[in-house]
Amino acid sequence: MLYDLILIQVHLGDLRIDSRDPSTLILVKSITPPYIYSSTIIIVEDEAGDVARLTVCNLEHTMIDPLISEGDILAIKQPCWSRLLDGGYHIRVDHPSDLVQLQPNDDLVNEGWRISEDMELGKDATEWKKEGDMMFLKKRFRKALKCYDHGLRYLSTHPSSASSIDLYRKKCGVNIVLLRLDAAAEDLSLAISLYALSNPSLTTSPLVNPSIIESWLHSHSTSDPLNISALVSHPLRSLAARIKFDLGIFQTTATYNLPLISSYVGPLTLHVDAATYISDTEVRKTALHGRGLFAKRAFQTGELICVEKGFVLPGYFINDRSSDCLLYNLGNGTAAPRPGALLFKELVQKLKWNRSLRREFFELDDGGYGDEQGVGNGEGDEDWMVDVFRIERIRTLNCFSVPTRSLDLLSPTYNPHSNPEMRNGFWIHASYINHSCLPNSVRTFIGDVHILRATKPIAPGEEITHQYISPDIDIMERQEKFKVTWGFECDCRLCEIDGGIGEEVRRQRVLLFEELKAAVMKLGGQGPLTITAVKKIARMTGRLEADGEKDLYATLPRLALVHPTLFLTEAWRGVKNVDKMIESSRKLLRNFGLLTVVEGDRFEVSSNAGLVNVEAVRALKYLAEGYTAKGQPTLAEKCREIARLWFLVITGAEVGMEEFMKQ
Ligand SMILES: C[S@@+](CC[C@H](N)C(=O)[O-])C[C@H]1O[C@@H](n2cnc3c(N)ncnc32)[C@H](O)[C@@H]1O
Repeated sequence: MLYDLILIQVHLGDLRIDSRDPSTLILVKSITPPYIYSSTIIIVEDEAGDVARLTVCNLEHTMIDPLISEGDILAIKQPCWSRLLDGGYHIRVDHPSDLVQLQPNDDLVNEGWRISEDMELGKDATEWKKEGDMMFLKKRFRKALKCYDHGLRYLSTHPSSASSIDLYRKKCGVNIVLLRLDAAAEDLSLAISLYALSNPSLTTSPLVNPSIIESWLHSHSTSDPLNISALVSHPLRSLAARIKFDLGIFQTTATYNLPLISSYVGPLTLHVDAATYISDTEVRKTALHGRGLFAKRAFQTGELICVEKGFVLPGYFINDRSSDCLLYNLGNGTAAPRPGALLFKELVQKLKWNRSLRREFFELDDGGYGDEQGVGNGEGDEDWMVDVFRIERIRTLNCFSVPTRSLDLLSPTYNPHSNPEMRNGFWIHASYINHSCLPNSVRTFIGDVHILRATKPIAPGEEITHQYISPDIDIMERQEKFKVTWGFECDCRLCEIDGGIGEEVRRQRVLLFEELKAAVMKLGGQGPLTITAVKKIARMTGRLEADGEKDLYATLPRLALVHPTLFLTEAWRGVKNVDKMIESSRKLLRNFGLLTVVEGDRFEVSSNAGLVNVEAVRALKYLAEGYTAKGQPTLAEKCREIARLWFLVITGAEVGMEEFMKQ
């Protein structure tokens, strides 16, 4: 914190170009209203009367609710001149932790700038509250906070418990809106303790002690040892529940009413009051992939491994132009529209205002940035510097691209290329999960709740993996994607086998696959399928199946065959050839590494490479249809049973399964 450091105060005339001295500080006063775009630009003067242009980046401001206003007194750490593209110079603040807004009566502020505050205009607490409420309604949240503060200051000389409780409650509400949860917890603790002190039956209760309440609000526990739910007024206990959910409540069981949660969620209601369940998983070091997530107990296929409420999930859509946001490149001074920019901005805001949340965030993988920059790790929660470049590195390596509900991705009208309803969001515990092309879990989302289920049985102590992206057919292409986005090369069993295949075989595979794809696409534009056309595709697929290296893939997925077999399965279904549809559905499962055995009335998955997905559920649905048509209801029911379990895995909750099975 600025105040804790011994810094030398300098003036505008002392600053150097592009060279920062970490031991310096400058005090300036803004002398114009701010101009707000992606950043805030404002003209400031120092105590000597020299003026400069100040650009403050990475702040949570809006045009109607600016963070800096005319007349504000600002302390800026390690200031320097930066060149502008037009040839001029400005002082640019990148890290929010380098900027502190001072109160006019702060010790650091010189006599000349110590202005008499609005307080002296003669308003009382009721009037300040009224003005604060008006500002709140106009969404000028920061101004509302100031008004409530003035009201509280008035009350320090004109005490009234009822008015103080009310103003702390109001401040708490505004701080929640501004994501300042630590401050909200402090306000609420003061409100509750004043409430207890003014209530004769509570004066001996621990509720009179604000620090006990504050530590409970930060405790993440589901218990209520202070009996707040029974002893405190409704408005105060609702705020307590709000803060606890926003700071994160952890439960130790996997009990959730997911259909109910799912029913709440929609594009405008993403944030769900759900507790987090992570107690049966733990973060540990892996042999080769940094840290990873490990099972603390056994999980069966379909079981919940962990459930986590989002750290940050802004409401915008990735492909929605009206949600565009610019991300500045400080290296070359350019700005470009970036879908992750709003997530970045909210992360900065949350970390700037909530010291209690910094440690868990900054401990995440930053791709070596901390070590390279020598910024290291903080000792306590207090010490983590809000370094925006580090936040951005952590964001790119750990964020998720998410639908409103994973179920929505199965809608017949969903188009991955045109559907804009995907967002970037951030989940901390889930960020420790490493990638495998042969994963043992699938992640899904219902609003801001991340749900991880097992795709196959997991033993205690086993590492939990999921697919960051579904693997490309060609090993070179998929390794390239892992390298570019996350900086690693996958060494799973599939990549090992694919990587060992000779260049020529790989080339032939891709050629054949492309040829098949072109033939299938051509057929798509030619009206109803004929049996001759389907047979032609089946012959071409047969050539790909006969790949000389196929034995190596005994229980592994054969990704190049997935799309052709999916086409054939649906084509045989289209021409009502039940036997061929059954054969092709089983082949489709096999090509995902999901081997099945059928003996009499027995249908079993005999080997599971972990690649449970929507096409696999569809294959089971077709099998159920086929066995029903052939008068084999036991086999059909078994297929439906597995389909239901896998549907749960790929959507998170059982909602929508009956409709899907009917499609
Ligand atoms: C979301 S983090 C996963 C947790 C990370 N291992 C850690 O120590 O914090 C993503 C990073 O983990 C590593 N990683 C994930 N999957 C991997 C894999 N299959 N092989 C090697 N490294 C992997 C990469 O460094 C990647 O950038």
